[in-house]
Amino acid sequence: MSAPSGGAVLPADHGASGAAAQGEEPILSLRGLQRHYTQPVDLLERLGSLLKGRGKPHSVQAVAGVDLDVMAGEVIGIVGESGCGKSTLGRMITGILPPTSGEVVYKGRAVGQMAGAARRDYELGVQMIFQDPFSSLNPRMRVIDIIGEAPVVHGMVRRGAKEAYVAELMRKVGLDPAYRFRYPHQFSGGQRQRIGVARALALRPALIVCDEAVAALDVSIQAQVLNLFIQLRRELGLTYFFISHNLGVVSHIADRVAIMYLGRIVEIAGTEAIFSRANHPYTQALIKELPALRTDRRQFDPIKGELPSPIDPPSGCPFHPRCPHAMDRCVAERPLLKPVPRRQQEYGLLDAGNGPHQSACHLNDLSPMETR
Ligand SMILES: Nc1ncnc2c1ncn2[C@@H]1O[C@H](COP(=O)(O)OP(=O)(O)OP(=O)(O)O)[C@@H](O)[C@H]1O
Repeated sequence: MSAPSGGAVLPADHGASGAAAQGEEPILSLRGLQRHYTQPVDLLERLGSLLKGRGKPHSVQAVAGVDLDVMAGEVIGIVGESGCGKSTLGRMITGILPPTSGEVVYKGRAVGQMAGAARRDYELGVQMIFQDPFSSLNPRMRVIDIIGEAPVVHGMVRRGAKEAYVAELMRKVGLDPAYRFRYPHQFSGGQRQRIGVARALALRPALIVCDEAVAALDVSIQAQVLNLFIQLRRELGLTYFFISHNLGVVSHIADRVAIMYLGRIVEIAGTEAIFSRANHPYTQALIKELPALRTDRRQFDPIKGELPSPIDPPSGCPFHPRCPHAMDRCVAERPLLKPVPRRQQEYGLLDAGNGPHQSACHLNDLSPMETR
């Protein structure tokens, strides 16, 4: 795994929540979630298509149908190549972006139908931490206001108690409260990301969407910030929706991993199962690409080709043009996300407690004699 070097990362507390096993209600459910963007055609295309009578705007299927339950206290990792729809999914969860269709359900209630106290509980309860700790912080605001103003405005903290509240949060995320009157540019990248974490925590969230939250940091700082996330999860019982293109980073923190490809989840399982028994050829290729697992550099076998355009996705299985095992059926029919056959879970029901191991691959329908 591509463990961020330069600092030991605490081991992931895989399955620590155990919530899935206890049969509790999910804190978050995504139901058939889709988001399409309309992209205007450019001038050249429009001129060319005038002759052909076409020229309609492109529809980009950024998220093409995601169903997922996230249990309270769970860390779910969302992994996939750039452009597969991870950020769009994260932004729909936080309500920044409305879905084209489908529903985000928070604590059992559909977000689209929420009003009053329920809406407020959702808006405060689901926070986001962004990739770029510099551009996500207002450069003209002091840290005390970046962290402390929103809780005052929302009536969670009295104005007179703001300074002490901010100081406590700064300590919690490993920042010296003496720096509370400084501006973001006076901090390093890792410190700025800690300010972003404190700002999110200030609203006492239950769920935090971390969108590439360590990707912009130096590798050694990545490890420190990952450790902070792990520690805060233990202390506060937080639920994380942890988005990253880096399976190695996710392995350190996630209880479960969902692999996304062209707007859909193609495999989901407990983190240990993803690494030891990856089922989908795309997941297998992602794992092979992890630097720490490549003992012999000559064996490096990058995934062939590029992510196809979500404007015109391939027929059938969206991974078929790049898949070394593609069959005729893969070109014609999109495989559904289904439980991985028991014969492939060789060691019995190892995934109990982390939800079932599911994969969207036609190879799973082949008889044992026919399998790859
Ligand atoms: N506002 C937008 N208008 C049109 N297309 C968009 C818009 N935002 C995203 N897209 C497209 O939607 C698809 C999914 O983008 P998204 O940013 O969600 O993917 P991602 O996996 O998070 O990628 P990255 O890690 O590069 O951000 C991409 O093809 C992207 O070009």
